Amino acid sequence: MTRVALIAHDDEKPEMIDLVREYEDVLSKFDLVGTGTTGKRISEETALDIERKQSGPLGGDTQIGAEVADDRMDAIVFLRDPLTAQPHEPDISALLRICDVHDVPMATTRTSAEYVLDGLAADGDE
Ligand SMILES: O=C(CO)COP(=O)(O)O
Repeated sequence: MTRVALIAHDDEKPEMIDLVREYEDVLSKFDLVGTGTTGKRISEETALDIERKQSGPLGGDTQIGAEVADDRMDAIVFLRDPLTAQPHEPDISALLRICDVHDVPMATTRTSAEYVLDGLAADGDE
């Protein structure tokens, strides 16, 4: 099953919820995992099942990166806040890097996320 991680920084959580609602049908066919607070909000505010890792600052990005390194992840939607410094910036950089290493698509904006999710949905229809 296609496994997708959903991660959003605080300023981007409303955008993530909006995106997830728009793509709820597509996402319901995937195995979803999220960082702690993002996952909590998605499970509370949509009908989707989502496995929750630690919150980002407590290691959630790192846990998701470990799945990428294990070739368990098909794509990541990571709506980052480009205007706010994060205490766990090294973990975020490591996640970007390991996605590059394993050629796992990571979308970091709403529009790129829509392209990635549309692409995954089209792959599933083949
Ligand atoms: O900080 C994050 C990603 O770097 C997101 O973590 P939360 O979903 O727990 O807010």
